[in-house]
Amino acid sequence: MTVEQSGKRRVLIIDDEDIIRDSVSTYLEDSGFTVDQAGDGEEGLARFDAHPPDVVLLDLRMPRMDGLEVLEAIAGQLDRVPVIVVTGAGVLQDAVAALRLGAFDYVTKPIVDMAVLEHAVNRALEHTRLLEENRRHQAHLEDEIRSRTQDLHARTEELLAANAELKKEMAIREKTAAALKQSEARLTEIVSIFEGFIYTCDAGFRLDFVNRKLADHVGADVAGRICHLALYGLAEPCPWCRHSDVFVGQTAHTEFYNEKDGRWYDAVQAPVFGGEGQVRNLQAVVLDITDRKATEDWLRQREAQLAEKARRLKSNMRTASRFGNIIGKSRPMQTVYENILKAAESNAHVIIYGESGTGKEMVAKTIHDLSDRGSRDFVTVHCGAIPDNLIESEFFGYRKGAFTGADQDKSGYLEAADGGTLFMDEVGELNLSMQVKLLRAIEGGGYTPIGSSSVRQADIRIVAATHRNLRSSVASGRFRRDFYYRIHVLPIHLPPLRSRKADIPLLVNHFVSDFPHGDRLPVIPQRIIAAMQRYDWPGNVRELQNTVHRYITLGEIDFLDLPQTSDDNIDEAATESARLPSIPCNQPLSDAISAFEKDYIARLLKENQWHRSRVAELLGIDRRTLFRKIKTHGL
Ligand SMILES: Nc1ncnc2c1ncn2[C@@H]1O[C@H](COP(=O)(O)OP(=O)(O)OP(=O)(O)O)[C@@H](O)[C@H]1O
Repeated sequence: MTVEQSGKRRVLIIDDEDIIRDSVSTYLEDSGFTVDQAGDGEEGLARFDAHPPDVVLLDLRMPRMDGLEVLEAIAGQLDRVPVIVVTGAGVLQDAVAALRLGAFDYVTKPIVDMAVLEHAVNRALEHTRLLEENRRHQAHLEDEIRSRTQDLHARTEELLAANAELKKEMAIREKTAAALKQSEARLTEIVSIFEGFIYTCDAGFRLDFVNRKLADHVGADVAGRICHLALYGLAEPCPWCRHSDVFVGQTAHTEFYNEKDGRWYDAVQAPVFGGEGQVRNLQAVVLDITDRKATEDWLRQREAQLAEKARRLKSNMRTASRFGNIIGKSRPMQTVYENILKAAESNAHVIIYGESGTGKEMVAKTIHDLSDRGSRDFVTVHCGAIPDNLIESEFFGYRKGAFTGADQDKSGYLEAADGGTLFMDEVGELNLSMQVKLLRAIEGGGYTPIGSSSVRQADIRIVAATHRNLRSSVASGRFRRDFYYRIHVLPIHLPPLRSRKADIPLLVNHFVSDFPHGDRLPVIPQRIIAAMQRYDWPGNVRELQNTVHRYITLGEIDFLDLPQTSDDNIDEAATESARLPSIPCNQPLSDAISAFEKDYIARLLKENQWHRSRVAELLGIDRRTLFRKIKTHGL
């Protein structure tokens, strides 16, 4: 069993005299101590380190290393291991030096009474115990103080933070209270000057609040009374009231007529929620809309009158023999007029079918003029005359630098026709890829000018025209089905002139009077008109118009079956010029060439029954170029 385990106190005796060591040892062991011995200072230090004692008995005078040197060596541990020096009675100054170095006590040799020594040892041990206890208490106290100080700091910080929070909250509350007061004041002011009625009532229809205007209107303070009775003089809830909807949390909007005062009202009834989300009250804001109703009625009537007037005006354009500038009284033309009126009243896309020269562009322009878009632009595109490589830039426009030669921005047909009408003549000639792009543009997908990265929108109405049977073009894959259905909303068919020959005299008169003339209106002999009615007019009205103008200016006509009579003002020269184009000899070469070209193309068209592909082939030019020339020369 070790000393620590036995609980015995260990005493280290350092003395060079064996006899003293042994006698003290024996005594102390008998008194219950464990004793260690060392014969000099050096051995003493070694044993001190090997078996740390509880108390040291130290002789001062020893060989090699004396007691004072030992004291100096263990000076740092003297508060835990007390040292009692044993010294001769004659050298008390040694004892004083030892006490200065930190020895706890001293006893003098010879040790006469071992009990004195034991007493000194016990006192030293007690002193160390007390010191130790003191140290422990102090450490405990310091710990306690440290932890309480920390607590205190934490609490103080918490308090400071809470205080700051409280201050903030108080500031917000003060601000909110001020704002609330202000908005309450404003609300009260609004409610007091509000021109409508405001009231609230509970689930049992009992009025809780009525504004001044309403109290004035009913002539009494009706708060606390049943609303339908007090406000509308009804025994049952008002038929328009949405009380039950409001009390399940819904807001209701109603217009109603109040028989009691003969006025129209607009009411908004909404729930007022209580603290727990339940509907506490119904609040109603009721506005007198009698004047507004009257204005609406007046506007409706006015609109109907205006629409009627517009209808009449449009129909007035139509007489038995014409519709605006469109001449014709035949049955097929009457149908055309009906369709023009329908198309003008709608915003749907239109397709006009008819042979060349039947008046498709005229009809398109008339539809545009009579439609709501009439004040905006009517943009004509001759689809057959635009080369494929230019078609996209013509329709969509381009940005400066988009390609060589694009030295400035240019808008396309779509931009020009935005808000107006895009007349697509010869739509059957449009290539498939352009059909896709146009379809996207008119269906709201927009279009992108060449060289631009932004998509543009255009509000466009398409009025298309064609001499082709588009349905067969769809069947043969030359025309897209989706694009066809998009534009084939309102189809209008223009009859060829040969199927309405009764209109020829009217048309001839129209073209004669329309042609610049002096005081005397040229007269076309009856036999010529009769001959004209026998002819088939493959170039339709355009051909007739050209023929009439040619007759008036040149006195020539090229119907082979025309009998010659005396009322005829065709002269010999004119007969000659029927074979050769009559070109005045006082003009520049370019004009003369242009006149020749016009005449030559007109003749070929006539001879080939206006079959333009055949004429283009005969002329050795492509169809697009021929289309362009026909347009340029107004053929
Ligand atoms: N019913 C008509 N009344 C008066 N003039 C007409 C009539 N129909 C056509 N015209 C005249 O005939 C000419 C050709 O008309 P328009 O250009 O409208 O025909 P189109 O069918 O569009 O021809 P194209 O298919 O070759 O483009 C125009 O000068 C036009 O004024």
